Amino acid sequence: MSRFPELKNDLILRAARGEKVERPPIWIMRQAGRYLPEYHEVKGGRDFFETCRDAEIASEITIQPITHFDGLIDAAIIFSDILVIPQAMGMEVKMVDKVGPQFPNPLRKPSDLDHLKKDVDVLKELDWAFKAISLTRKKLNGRVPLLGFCGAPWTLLVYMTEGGGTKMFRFAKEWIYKFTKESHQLLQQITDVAVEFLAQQVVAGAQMLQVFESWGGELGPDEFDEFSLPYLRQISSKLPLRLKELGITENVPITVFAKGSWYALEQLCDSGYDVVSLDWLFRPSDAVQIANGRIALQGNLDPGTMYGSKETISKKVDKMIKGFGGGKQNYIINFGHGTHPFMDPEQIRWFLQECHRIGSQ
Ligand SMILES: Cc1c2[nH]c(c1CCC(=O)O)Cc1[nH]c(c(CCC(=O)O)c1C)Cc1[nH]c(c(CCC(=O)O)c1C)Cc1[nH]c(c(C)c1CCC(=O)O)C2
Repeated sequence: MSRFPELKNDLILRAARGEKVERPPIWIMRQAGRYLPEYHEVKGGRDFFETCRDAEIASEITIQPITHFDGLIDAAIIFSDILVIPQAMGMEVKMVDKVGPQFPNPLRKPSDLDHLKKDVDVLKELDWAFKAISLTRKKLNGRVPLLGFCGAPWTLLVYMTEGGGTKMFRFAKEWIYKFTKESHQLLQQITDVAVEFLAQQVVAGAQMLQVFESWGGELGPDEFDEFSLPYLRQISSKLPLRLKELGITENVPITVFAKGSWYALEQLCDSGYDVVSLDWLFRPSDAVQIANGRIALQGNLDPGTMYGSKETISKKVDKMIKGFGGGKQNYIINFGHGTHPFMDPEQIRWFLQECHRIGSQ
């Protein structure tokens, strides 16, 4: 007997396992957040990370899009951030309004690695995240599965060395090209925390997982092979072993999203993930051909389509679903990246309705 309510909609789990489904499941990256007026109401003037750390508030925000678009979204994703791993490793991270994340003391030279915690006690450092997941899973009452997630090692190295968002990647590139050995050391430390964090999210109630390699496209193919892929592979191979140790026997699907790394699709299809999430630079039919049924694909509408007319959205949804082979197998609908704060929720509702209509045909 599970300690959680019975799941009423398992469409995304079936699609991730490669089963034939009645229509493609849908969720949207950053489906919770600033484009929803109710997000601002609940968040008020609170600090972003304070919001994540409050289980009641985080669970409410996580469920907001599920309620707002009642019955149209097939998964909830826990309201948190990829930067909680650097925090657990001992780094300070602030979320500055209209600027984004800022690290007051980024890692700028190899000796800065000494400031990181060595054996991170993930259960203790991120206990609030596990509480938020358990509470959200209960409050969801089985409406849809709850997704957990983490940042991929290379993407977190970028934030930890740059100290925030960047266009040049000056420091992150200095690390990999000049401090190569120490970069691998850092990537390994992050990987170890990521595996434990994902495993404990499952123990807490997460039913599917996603790893965000949002800065994948900043690496060329050779560097992706050296600084991203080996760590993504470690995560997918070590996670099931750790889950087994923790007494979890069911198979928990896991997705990898390597934004911009179009050249790596072939390898990503063979890297131990159940689902590969695509940005909008892919022609769906090309991706289907490369994947060749090995994994399920997720994506890949340009989020900017939401600024177009309803007719344009319908046309683009139709083309996308047909490009992915009709969507009745090996496909999960999503955007190619996250929502923007200025998007009109009514446009998103239209998008979701059209996905249901066209996906059911
Ligand atoms: C790179 C990355 C981050 N965070 C995340 C990624 C990977 C996905 C991607 O590529 O976009 C992942 C993330 N961040 C957030 C979620 C929650 C769940 C959801 O998607 O609905 C998830 C899955 C909430 C958030 N994370 C953040 C917000 C906005 C903060 C606010 O409300 O003040 C939200 C809702 C802040 C954040 N967090 C991050 C940045 C760069 C920023 C600032 C930029 C921005 O404002 O969009 C790092």
